[in-house]
Amino acid sequence: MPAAALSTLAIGCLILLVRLLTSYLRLWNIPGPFAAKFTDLWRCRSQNTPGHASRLVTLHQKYGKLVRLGPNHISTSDPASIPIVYSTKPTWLKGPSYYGAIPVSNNRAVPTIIGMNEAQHTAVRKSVGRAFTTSTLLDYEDSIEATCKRLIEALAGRAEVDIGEWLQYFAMDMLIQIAFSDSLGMLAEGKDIDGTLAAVMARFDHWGHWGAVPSIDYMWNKSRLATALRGVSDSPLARVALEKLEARKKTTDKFVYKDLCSKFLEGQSKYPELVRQDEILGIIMSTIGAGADTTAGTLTYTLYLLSKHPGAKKKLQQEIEENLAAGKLSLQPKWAEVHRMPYLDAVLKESMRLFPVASWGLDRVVPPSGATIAGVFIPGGTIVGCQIDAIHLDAEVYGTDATAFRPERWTEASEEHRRYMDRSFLAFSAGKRTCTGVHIAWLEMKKTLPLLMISFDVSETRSSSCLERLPK
Ligand code: HEM
Repeated sequence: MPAAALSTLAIGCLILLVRLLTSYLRLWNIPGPFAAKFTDLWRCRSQNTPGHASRLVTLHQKYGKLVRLGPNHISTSDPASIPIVYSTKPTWLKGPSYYGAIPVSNNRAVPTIIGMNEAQHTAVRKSVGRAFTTSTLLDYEDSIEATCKRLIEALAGRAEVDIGEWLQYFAMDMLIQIAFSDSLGMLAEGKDIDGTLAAVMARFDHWGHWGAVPSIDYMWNKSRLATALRGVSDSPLARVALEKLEARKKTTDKFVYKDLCSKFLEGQSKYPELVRQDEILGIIMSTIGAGADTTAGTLTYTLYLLSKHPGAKKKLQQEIEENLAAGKLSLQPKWAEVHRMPYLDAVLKESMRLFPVASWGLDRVVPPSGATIAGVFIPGGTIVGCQIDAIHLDAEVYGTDATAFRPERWTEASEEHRRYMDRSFLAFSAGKRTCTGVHIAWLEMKKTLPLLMISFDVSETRSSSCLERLPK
């Protein structure tokens, strides 16, 4: 080999070595898997191998409250770090892993709420945020009840069903109903329509698979070259949403409907300088995408846990029956009746504590001045995520039996301790970018779970293995 080539190779190796060393030294004091100190590929591989969430819990058990998951990436299991990482003064920016949540449609990135930067997000909140407040919540009650009725009709007379699948159809129909006062017809057909549900679920999977390596995600999946070569087409959800949105825009009473579309269009017309007309589609799509799978998954886990814990199921049944007998609960439960049922609340919270749907870390970027997390100074620019599963199993917060499904921990705790548990509860995230649809999610779940218990005998007919997700 000529000397020039040899020296180029040597210089290349030296640069690589220096880069690896500086990257290692930056967070040298944070323990973690050896490979993760040098490359994000360790995290990528873990996220693509079953058991990622419980693997992270085990790492926290081994290394402590801070674990290094990448050259510039840290996971914390310290509940005290929640108000720091999801601080609102200043708001810590979302980490690069959110790029995985941005879909590409018609060769361009769709402006989803979850992937927006802070300035865009503030504008969207100001113009369309009213659609998600507690004061407008009851506007969606009719939509939810109409979909609940279709669910009960669809399940009636069936001895055994795959409830996880039906709840996916239910949640998707419900979101379309809440968004457009119209149904997609999945419950009526008993199947996914035009691959809409599959596409929404594939987006979540994509985020999980590629979140650790956003640059590779861009080059491989989302760059102009990649989309041109692969011929990425418009998403089925975009087609449905666009069709319904355009139809609504043409009506004279477009602001009158009690749905998200009406409220979004009204907000946009009030603040046209903040949100453009064409951004409304992305906002609607991301709301439907963020709200369907999450609600369906949580309800499914809850039914699963109840069927595995007959004591808790009986207690919930008792609460429902007592309220029915006292005339405090209707056969089609109303929000005013269910939102103060303590055991129902505890069952759903306990289920989300053990099975939080977004368990791959909600990353934020440490501001330039740096921050102290779990007693250690972390330099500015580091990516930090609170590890939800590990925090939800913290013995100091949730007790030494934290791995057990015990809804009573929420009802028996002192007021002060319950607040501590609430502050450490991250199923909906925290801070400014907390789940936008949190109130709608509670409304849906608290109306649906008692309705299912009233209408059917819910029990497991085949053994399943969700509980294997929990660490020993
Ligand atoms: C049990 C049900 C649900 C759970 C557990 C859940 C959880 C979450 C989580 C963890 C996030 C990420 C927050 C972050 O990035 O820090 C999120 C974001 C979001 N969720 Fe939910 N969600 C649920 C239901 C819903 C529903 C029903 C809707 C809509 C009606 C919705 C709309 C959204 C939106 C728009 C975002 C993006 C927020 C932002 O980036 O500012 N979610 N949700």
